[in-house]
Amino acid sequence: MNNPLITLENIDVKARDKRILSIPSFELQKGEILGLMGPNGAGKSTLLKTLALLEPPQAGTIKFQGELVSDRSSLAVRRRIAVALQQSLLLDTSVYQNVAMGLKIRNKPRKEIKTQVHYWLDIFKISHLAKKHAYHLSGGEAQRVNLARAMIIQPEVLFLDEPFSALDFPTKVQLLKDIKSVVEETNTTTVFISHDLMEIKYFTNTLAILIGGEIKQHGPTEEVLSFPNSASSTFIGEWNHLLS
Ligand SMILES: Nc1ncnc2c1ncn2[C@@H]1O[C@H](COP(=O)(O)OP(=O)(O)OP(=O)(O)O)[C@@H](O)[C@H]1O
Repeated sequence: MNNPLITLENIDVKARDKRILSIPSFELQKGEILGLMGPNGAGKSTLLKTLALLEPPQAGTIKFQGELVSDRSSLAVRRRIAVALQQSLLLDTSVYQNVAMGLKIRNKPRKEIKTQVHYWLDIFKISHLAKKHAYHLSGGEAQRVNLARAMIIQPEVLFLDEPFSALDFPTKVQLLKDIKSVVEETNTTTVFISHDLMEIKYFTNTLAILIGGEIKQHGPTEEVLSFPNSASSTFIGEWNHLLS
């Protein structure tokens, strides 16, 4: 079903006159769990920042639920978006306060904040860490706090830029299982950058291959991995060869 949440048209991003992203047209559908893969420097983080309205492109238009995003509407739309990065940029305070922050700045009532914080701490299995200082957490714990902070605002779309890449394998697997069930149960549209084929296969239902700032292929994850087109096979083909 065609139900685009974010639409890009004729997007160009340049840095110091070098073109780093060129997207003639792209649609992120509501409910899509999109993986972004591609070589280092392909423009994945730049595409994520463009979709998340963190960096305006030099050219092109972005629509959110069919409405053109302007300078004026951008802040309101950004409030409906959550971003979690590899480095979990937590605030210099307790886990509780970190998770509460998104609702505080949205002026939610204190009682609602308390209920919601406890709910999301429980979902991400970190209730026992509520009073702990955020700077005294392990990498896996910090990433759970990061995800609870992101999900508490009930984002329309969740952006994840390699959130698990620094975690050990069992921690990563557990966290992937938890975030997958949260995202599926809440039907949250998600964009997920990863270099890990296992993570992509397990978590995403669609996959876009980005090479040299261009989307070379975008479709159901299994289809893209099994039948890469000639452009994306330069990247995917290596994986398939390795795993065959
Ligand atoms: N602010 C900037 N100034 C100059 N060049 C930039 C800037 N931001 C990104 N680039 C360049 O744009 C290209 C794309 O970068 P980007 O971080 O989006 O790639 P990526 O696919 O996410 O890479 P990686 O897999 O290594 O994280 C790279 O060549 C990078 O050096």
